[in-house]
Amino acid sequence: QFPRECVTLEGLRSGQCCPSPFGVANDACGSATGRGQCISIAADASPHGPQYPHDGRDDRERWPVRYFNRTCQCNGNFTGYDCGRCMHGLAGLNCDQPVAVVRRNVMQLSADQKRAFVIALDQAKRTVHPDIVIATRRYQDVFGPDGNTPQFENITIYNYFVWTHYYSVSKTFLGAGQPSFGGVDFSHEGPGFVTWHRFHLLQLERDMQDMLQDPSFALPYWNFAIGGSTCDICTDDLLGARSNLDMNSISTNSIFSNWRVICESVEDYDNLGTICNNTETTPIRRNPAGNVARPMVQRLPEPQDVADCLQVNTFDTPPYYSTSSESFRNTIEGYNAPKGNYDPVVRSLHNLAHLFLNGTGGQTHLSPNDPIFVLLHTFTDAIFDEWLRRHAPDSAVYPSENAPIGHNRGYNMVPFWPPVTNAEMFLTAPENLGYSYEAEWPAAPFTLTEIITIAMVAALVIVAVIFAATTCVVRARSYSKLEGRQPLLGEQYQRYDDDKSQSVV
Ligand SMILES: O=C(O)c1cc2cc(O)c(O)cc2[nH]1
Repeated sequence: QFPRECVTLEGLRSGQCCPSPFGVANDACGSATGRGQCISIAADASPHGPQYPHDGRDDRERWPVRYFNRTCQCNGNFTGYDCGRCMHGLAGLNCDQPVAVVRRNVMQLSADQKRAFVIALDQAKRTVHPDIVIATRRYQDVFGPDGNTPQFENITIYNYFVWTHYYSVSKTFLGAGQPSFGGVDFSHEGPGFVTWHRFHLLQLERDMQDMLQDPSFALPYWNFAIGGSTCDICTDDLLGARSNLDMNSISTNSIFSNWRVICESVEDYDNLGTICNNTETTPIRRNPAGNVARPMVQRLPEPQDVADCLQVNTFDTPPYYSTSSESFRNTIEGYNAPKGNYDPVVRSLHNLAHLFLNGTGGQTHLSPNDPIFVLLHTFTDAIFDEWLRRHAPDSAVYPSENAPIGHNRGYNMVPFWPPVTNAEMFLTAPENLGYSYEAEWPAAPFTLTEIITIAMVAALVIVAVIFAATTCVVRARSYSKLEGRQPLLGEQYQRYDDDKSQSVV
């Protein structure tokens, strides 16, 4: 959540996090070389929806100002917490060399590419994040028992990906002995679902690019809309087959059988007001299509579900929540039926894919511990990107107020650093965010305007054809009449000739 350089006593007390990319004095955000400058953070002050009634009690409100109120603003193609790196899809000393970052269907990768991806994920699980550390206490305790010991910890790159998701969905602690408040979620059940998860993936992709020293590294996707009850990516060359010994475990032939989850002790966090840390506990649990108590989640979404949800025109609808009907966001998230109608018993698309996994990947506070999460969400993001391409929405269709807390357009997404708003992720990826998808989508049906235009052109063509045909028939008839009279004329000419010959004589 915060750069290691910033969580010193001095950094925390100053509220400023503006390091130099070159570690030199008087160079906040690389200002000496024009990379960026240190500015005040604008935190969203618009009203949030009624779901959260505990204003003032949660560190995540008006993120990130409880911790820091000054950050780097980078110029041109520079980005990062100190303006020391290039925007996605760019490389080079001046960040002016384009690099293609293409997310592909994981099933269509070569055997070598699959192996490289699995090894890269495993490396990310074991590599300490080079820049970022996590708070292990809420802000009121973050200076430690003596008031001088900041409570932050190292975390690995992949575990940081898991931790950010956990932190965004965790309950609001209201005090010892009081039940924590669970009606809050900074990354689900609101318009920010698509933008938050988009940035979440971008951050992992960037961290892995840096780890691999390969700016073209791209996360692949899992097309989960294949219907049926088979997890096609659950094989040992990809995300791990089912164990022969335990229905709920991953085969020991898969590297992922060695992975241990973090953030499992939710009761402790909620009752004691602690925060998940990098401590790994039990193996990943997964039993695809195995939830016998809920037959509706034993099948994956159908291909037609994707086609249907892409046709839902409105991005989101009041109350911008998991009860919103005719909302593209609530449909791709999976609280609506694929055609967009809200039904409380329905689970479709993204939610259905999670629940299908039936284990670690089906519980919001734990789900990214199962690496299938990455591929499930890249596909969800690919659908979001296709929707943006087809509908070309104005930024104003994203609600600026009254969305659930964390989900307004101008809100800085929790707990990312440097601050990034939902609005910044509400743009087509290839043109604005430096990556693209290699994917085929069902053809877009015609819009009403297109249907009217086509009908008018077709009507004009039919009229023209009828006119031409009628003209031809009329002309043909008059020719045939003329032809019918030919002998008479012939006779006339004959007679005239005859007359002439007679007169000469
Ligand atoms: O019950 C649901 O609809 C559900 C479960 C689940 C797990 C998860 O990690 C998500 O991100 C969403 C989600 N929805």
